[in-house]
Amino acid sequence: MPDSNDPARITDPRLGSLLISASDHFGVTKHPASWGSAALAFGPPVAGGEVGTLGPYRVVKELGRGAMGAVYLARDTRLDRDLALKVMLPEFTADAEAKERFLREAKAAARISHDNVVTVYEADERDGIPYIAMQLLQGVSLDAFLQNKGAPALRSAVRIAREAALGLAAAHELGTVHRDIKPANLWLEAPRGRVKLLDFGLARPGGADNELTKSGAVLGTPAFMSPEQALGERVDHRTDLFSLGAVLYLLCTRQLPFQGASVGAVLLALGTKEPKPVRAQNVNVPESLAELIHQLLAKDPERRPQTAAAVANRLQEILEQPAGLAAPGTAEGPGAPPAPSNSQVAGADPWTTRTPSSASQRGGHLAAKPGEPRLLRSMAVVAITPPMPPDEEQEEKTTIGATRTVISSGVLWEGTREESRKRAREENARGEDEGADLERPDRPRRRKAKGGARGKKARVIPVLIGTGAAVLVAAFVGVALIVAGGKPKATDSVQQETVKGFTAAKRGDEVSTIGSARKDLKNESPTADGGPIDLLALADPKAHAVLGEWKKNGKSLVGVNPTFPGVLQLPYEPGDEYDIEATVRRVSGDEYFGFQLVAGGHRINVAIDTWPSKGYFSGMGNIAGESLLNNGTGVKGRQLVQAGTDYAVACSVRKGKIDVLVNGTVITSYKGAFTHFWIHSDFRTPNEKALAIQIGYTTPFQIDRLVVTPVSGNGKILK
Ligand SMILES: Nc1ncnc2c1ncn2[C@@H]1O[C@H](COP(=O)(O)OP(=O)(O)OP(=O)(O)O)[C@@H](O)[C@H]1O
Repeated sequence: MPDSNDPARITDPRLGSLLISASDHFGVTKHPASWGSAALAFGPPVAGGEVGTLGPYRVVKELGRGAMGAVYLARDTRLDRDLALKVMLPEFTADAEAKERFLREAKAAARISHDNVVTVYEADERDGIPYIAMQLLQGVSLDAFLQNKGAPALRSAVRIAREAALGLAAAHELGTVHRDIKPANLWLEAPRGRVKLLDFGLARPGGADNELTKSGAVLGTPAFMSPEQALGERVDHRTDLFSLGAVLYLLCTRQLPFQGASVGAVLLALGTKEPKPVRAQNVNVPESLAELIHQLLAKDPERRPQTAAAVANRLQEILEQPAGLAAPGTAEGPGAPPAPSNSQVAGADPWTTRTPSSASQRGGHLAAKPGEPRLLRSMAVVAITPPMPPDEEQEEKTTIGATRTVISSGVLWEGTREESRKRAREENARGEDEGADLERPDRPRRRKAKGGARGKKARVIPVLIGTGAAVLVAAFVGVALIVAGGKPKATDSVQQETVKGFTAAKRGDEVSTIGSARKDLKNESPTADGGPIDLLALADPKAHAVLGEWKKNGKSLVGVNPTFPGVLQLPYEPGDEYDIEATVRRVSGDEYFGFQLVAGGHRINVAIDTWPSKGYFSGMGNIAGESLLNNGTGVKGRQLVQAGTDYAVACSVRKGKIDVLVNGTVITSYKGAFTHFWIHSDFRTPNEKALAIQIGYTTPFQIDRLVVTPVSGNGKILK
């Protein structure tokens, strides 16, 4: 029988056995003592005091360590610029799957170009060391800020969350899910504290598209993890929204939403309990904000706000509310709802609470109760100087007493309260330093490795999360179709036609086709190399699936348990000009839908996507390396692709022109050279000239019809 008080193995009958680094319990990674024993095989250093070299990089000094990697200050000798070099620790490089994932996800992150996401320059492997070269950031992580300065003002908290949501929106748009949103991965960039998201799923050993490793372990940070992630289920972008909700909850209440004296207890709370009302803990939080936080923390992803962009918009509205965010320490304006009568902090501003043990009194997760595991008992008391909000809004500065219980960052400290206080004093001194650095970027930033003082006493506790019954099923749909072909010309231009009253074809109706929708196409000289080709008849899931799970249902092609990305390469290479007609039906969900036509060899990419938050139903994908979904060339208007409904999607590819139609209406016309289209590397197929169907998201879908009609050129059926 496992000892439930033994933090090395916590078994909870409702969650099954758990395997998580308990040091990551609250978002702070520590290292097992054995780490570092396997030395990184860098080349010899260029100058004294440097660590070594890796290809063109001079590895100058270590900046910090995470679960799987060490981050170094490095100099790219080719471009003469400093950067942050994250290298995979030797302990993990033997695991080919972990290595591939490290690089694959880094490459996915590299595609994201957004103000609120750290820029990844390069991800590769040299001398057996997988590495990621990225923008060198000045500032501090939110985690470090919380430890050293305490929680920021409410306005700053909302601003931080909004910027994080904007960064997530950019990532999600490219199909990248972060999976580990927590204060340690929200960087506050000097001098103004602009948020930069770090670590886009970069450190996930094992596992493919869900959180399970080969051994069945779940990885993540329990205090900020979504229930579906904790259960090892497939996750989608909404897992990040849950985690963002947990961060926001923490910033607004100084409490973690799901608490427990052990990892198992936290996970149990995550699966079974609702977080305490935000406003019961901080009456200054406006109702609109509290409501949003609770929605983000909904256990069912369907009940959360559905997109990061929608979250960012709501946070923006909250920032703009005239009396929305009362300054900490001030009474709320007239009309503010009364504080719940059971609020233990009604009338008091928790940000200015001066009682060191106030969190404990409120039953916060840092409350030290007799009998709690020692590891978690004494991690609370930190002396703090007045914090400097990581924001330009100086009037929002919070005044905090000289001593306060820190309940935010979840640092796991072991030791007596006296030891904790001593540590707190050290942290405090350090915090003053870092806060100053945030203000003065010119000043060299002092960094500390996570394996340093803070990590010294921490232990890594293996806990197993079983693969037990799922309580939630995400339903996030997408379908994409990739088609190869096309010829370059000189100039590019995109025309858009606004589709009013776009409606789905009813089941059983004859769906519109290019022929019926476009008279001019009817008159084209038809097939230079044959009549319509039924691609579904040619499709063989066993032989043609590249990624994801596919099967035939009668004549139809079905994406079952689709993963992101899911790709099936069809045995057909189109010629120069052709028409494609498809009937597609999503099986569940009602938000996202994607249907992509891409010419691999010629890099043509035509996408039909609905992104409800952006309110467009777009016809074109990526041009000039930029997603047209972002630059307004798509068709406007909220268009949902409903489950159980047939949609007729068609595309005509002619020399210098592509038309995309849905249910007979032209969505986008593209005229140009096709030279700037590109395909996400995730979706590439072994034969880039062949047609391929791509699943953009993770919802079951069905394709009932897929026909190509060659018009000119040498299309060929592949064996
Ligand atoms: N781009 C960067 N610029 C400057 N410092 C960085 C950068 N990326 C990471 N660091 C520093 O390196 C430390 C380790 O980062 P890393 O991403 O490996 O771990 P983590 O995010 O703290 O933990 P984990 O990856 O286990 O979640 C960070 O805490 C931070 O101090």
